[in-house]
Amino acid sequence: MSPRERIICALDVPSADVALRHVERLREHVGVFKVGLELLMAEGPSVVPRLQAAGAKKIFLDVKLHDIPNTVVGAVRKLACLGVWAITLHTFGGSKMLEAAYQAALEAAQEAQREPPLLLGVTVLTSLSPTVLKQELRIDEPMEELVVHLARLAFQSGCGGVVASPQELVALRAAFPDPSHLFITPGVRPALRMADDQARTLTPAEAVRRGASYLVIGRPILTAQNPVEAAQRIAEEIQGALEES
Ligand SMILES: O=c1ccn([C@@H]2O[C@H](COP(=O)(O)O)[C@@H](O)[C@H]2O)c(=O)[nH]1
Repeated sequence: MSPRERIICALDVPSADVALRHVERLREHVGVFKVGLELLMAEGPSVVPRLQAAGAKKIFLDVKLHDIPNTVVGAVRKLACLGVWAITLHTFGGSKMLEAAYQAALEAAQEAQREPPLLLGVTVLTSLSPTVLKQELRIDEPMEELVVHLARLAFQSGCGGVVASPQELVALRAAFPDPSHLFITPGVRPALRMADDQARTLTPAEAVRRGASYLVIGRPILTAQNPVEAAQRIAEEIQGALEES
C-alpha cells in the first residue's frame, strides 16, 4: 500500500455538492473517502453512487451502528448492497449484534453480486479521555485494556478491523500480531495542529510507527488552506515513518 492509500479522508460536510468538490480535488491524493453521519443524514445513501461516479473508488460508511441485532441486520442489509469498502459498528452492541451483522453483510452482498464490505468495530471513541471513561461513564477498566478487549470481541465476531485511537496501537499490535488484522485510527493530528474535540491523538508519523493500517483524517485536510498540499504533507510524513521501519 502506498502512503496516500493509507489516508482515509473524512467527508464531514453538509451536502453532496461540497463532498463532490472534495472528491474531485483529493481523489489522487487519498486512498479512501469516509462518509459519516452528517453527510448521510443530509443526503441519504444515494450519495454513495454519486461519490463513486466522481472517482471515490473506496468508500467507508462510518455509521457506527449500535442497536439490537434485528435492527442492525436490517440496516446492514441495505448498506452492504452499495458496494462500499467498509462499514462501522459499535462493539458495545455486543457479539450477537456483531455476528448477526457479519452474516447479514455476507448474504446481502452475495445477493446483490457485490464484494461484501469489511466490517469495522469501533472500540472507544477517540473523543473520550480516560477521565471521562472512569468518572462520567463509570467504566473502571483502564483504556488500553478495554480497547484490546473490545477489539478481540470484534475480531471474534467477524470484523476485519477495528477503529481505535493511535495511543492504543502498541497494545493492539501486541495482542493481534497477525498482519491481516486492520487498525483504523482517527484522532490523528499533524504536529502543531489543534486537537479539536479529539482527546486521544498522535501525529501521522507516530500512528504509522505504532502500527496503524489506515489513518482517518478530516479537518486537518478539509479545513487546510490547500487541502491537496495538506494531504501530500501527510503522505510524506507516512512515507518517512515507513522508511524508518
Ligand atoms: O473513535 C472515533 C471514531 C470515528 N471518528 C471519526 O473520524 C473522523 C475524524 O475527523 P477529524 O476531523 O480528523 O477529527 C470523524 O469523521 C469522526 O466521526 C473519530 O474521530 N473517532
